[in-house]
Amino acid sequence: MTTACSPPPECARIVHELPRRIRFSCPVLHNPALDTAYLEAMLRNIPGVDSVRINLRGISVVVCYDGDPTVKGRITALLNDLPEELWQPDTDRNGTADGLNVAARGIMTLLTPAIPRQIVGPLSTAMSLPTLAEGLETLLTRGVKVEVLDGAAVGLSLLRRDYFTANAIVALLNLGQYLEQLSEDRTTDLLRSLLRPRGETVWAERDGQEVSVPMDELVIGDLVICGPGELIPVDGMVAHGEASVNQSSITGESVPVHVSPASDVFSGSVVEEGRIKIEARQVGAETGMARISRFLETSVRHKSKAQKQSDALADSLVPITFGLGVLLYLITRDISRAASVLTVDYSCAIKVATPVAVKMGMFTAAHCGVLLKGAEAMDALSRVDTVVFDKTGTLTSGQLELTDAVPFNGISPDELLAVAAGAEAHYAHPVAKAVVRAAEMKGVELPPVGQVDFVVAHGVSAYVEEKRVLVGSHHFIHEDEGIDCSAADEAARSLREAGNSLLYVAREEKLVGVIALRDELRPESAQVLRDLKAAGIRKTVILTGDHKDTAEAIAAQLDALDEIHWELKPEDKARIVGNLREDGHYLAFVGDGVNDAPALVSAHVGICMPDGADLARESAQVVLLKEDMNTLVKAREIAVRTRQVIRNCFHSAVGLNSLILLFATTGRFSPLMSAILHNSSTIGILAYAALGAMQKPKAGVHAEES
Ligand SMILES: Nc1ncnc2c1ncn2[C@@H]1O[C@H](COP(=O)(O)OP(=O)(O)OP(=O)(O)O)[C@@H](O)[C@H]1O
Ligand SMILES: [Zn+2]
Repeated sequence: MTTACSPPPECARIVHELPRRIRFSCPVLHNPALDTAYLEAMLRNIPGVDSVRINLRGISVVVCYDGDPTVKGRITALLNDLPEELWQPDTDRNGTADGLNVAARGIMTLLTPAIPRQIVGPLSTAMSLPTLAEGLETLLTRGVKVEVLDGAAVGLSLLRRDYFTANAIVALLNLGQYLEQLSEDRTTDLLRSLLRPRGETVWAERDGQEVSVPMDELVIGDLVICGPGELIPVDGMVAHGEASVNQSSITGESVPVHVSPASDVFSGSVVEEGRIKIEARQVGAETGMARISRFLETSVRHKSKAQKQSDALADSLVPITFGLGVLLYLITRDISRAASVLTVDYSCAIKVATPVAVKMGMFTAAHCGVLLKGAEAMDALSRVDTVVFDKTGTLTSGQLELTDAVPFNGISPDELLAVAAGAEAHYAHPVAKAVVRAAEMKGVELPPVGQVDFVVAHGVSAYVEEKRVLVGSHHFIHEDEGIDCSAADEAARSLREAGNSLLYVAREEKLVGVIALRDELRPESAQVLRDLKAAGIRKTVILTGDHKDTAEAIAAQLDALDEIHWELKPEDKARIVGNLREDGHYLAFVGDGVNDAPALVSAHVGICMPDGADLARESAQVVLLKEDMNTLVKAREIAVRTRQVIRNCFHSAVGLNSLILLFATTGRFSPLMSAILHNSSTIGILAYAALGAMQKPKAGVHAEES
């Protein structure tokens, strides 16, 4: 499958180059079997690459990167030796419903009355064959399903030499399929490109040392280390340790499972408690690709519960319609009346309209800056009545600024900063990044550091210049480590009341300083909470690992906030989410995957911030694509409206078809009339599904207030 469409050896040529930007000419882009969205994702995944644009018409690829020649080398190497997985094995899916085919059938139908009698019979029969064959095959393999009705209606029309009706039914069926496929293809492409993985590092043990390794440099057999609150980045087997693991993003089951050596674990699940070393079985692009396709499969293909129910109802109506047709024939011996009845079925509109509405809703949401992963996510988001936020990085910007560094026990402010930043270097927590950034801005040199231990939701301990240094929360330093922090109490209170988060720094078991960091609320946050309330959310909650005073300072600025819980560890956050679920709330959790992954996957709907950890982006059902909380309100609005559209489609399908069925049964509609009314109502419903769900929310989301 791949050798046939493999590219010629030299496929990319540099046509234009600036220090940080290269344009390649890539004739291979002409090949429709090449998955360009995935190629783009792979290019973006090369560390050092800033942006990638693939131009299919100009068959060129423009890559902006950091100017590093080794990066350029990797880009060129990738383009000149495209990996096998970029080639799609099968581009023309079942081919029954391409646009040309649909148009040809439409024209054929319209021309039917004008075609000479001798030709029209065989021609129509030939064109109906696929529908007849499918009907027969379905009847034999799966029983009385829609395809059987379609086949019978077409077959009876042919028997009655009513070729126009036969052709019309086939053409309309094709049009429906075509519209459905169109929406599916568009969404799948879109999701693929939005879900592309970005570079991320994980902790692995190599030669007995814990090192931070870029995801794409992991090799099979590497020991990957995962602690509480962390997402598991690979598929593999537990080699050491025990843990309780939340697999709800994969299995949907939110009760954590206990794993011990030799248990299998899957990427995208989360460690709730305990620490494990995992022997990687699938790594790099394999896992990335596998994860993307798993997502696409589970989220786009999988139907939501509501959808399955309406499908089942539609299916159960088929034998009834079929039986009615047969019965009618037996009683009246009127084959035309039987044919009229058989042309009507409930399931086309019901089954086709829902996925079309869902996909169009997803498409619209993506254009508003939100990725909704599939029908289930959409359905769940529309039902949410409680929204729980992790504080840092969601309602606040997460870009912490250092405001004060108060030294104690005779060290200088710069030394305090140097010690803290040294210990925090290489940690991805927003607190750590802020301290390191502040040190860099002040030009403070970072001292050498040995043996760093991160204590999730507490802080770090490290050896800085051979001395043991602790940086973290008051709880960590004072209560867990037993270091007296009362000297800082007074300063701490006033700093916290001003809304700062505090870090305590201790060296050799003595407090050496307090660092105050300020995280601003996003400008839109207060309004977003009000908008959510206006959009039917009953309860808004904030969970934070931060101190009570800081939490209260934040809460004071949010009038539409109902609850705030502070000083929480990742498993506490998951527990609160679990309790709210048990109390009957239907809830969304908004977080960034840093110390909140268990809660994120425990909620009915996990919503991830754009900068969230890659794995959080993958296990969340909803990903915000912009640093703007208003997108959350829009997504909710789209989800609610899509559900409404689906409900309307369902009701109109049932209502209209029942009416047609009534007229057909009583002999008032000819088969042609029934076919036209049934199929045009189906297409009408489909169009409504697509257009209704495609509407963007009102530009000003604040319009409904006041
Ligand atoms: N790398 C770190 N260095 C120092 N202190 C830390 C570090 N990580 C966590 N802490 C301390 O532990 C507390 C809780 O951390 P956690 O990550 O759970 O919450 P957070 O991210 O600050 O806030 P939120 O829960 O709102 O996102 C922090 O407020 C901080 O005091
Ligand atoms: Zn503790």
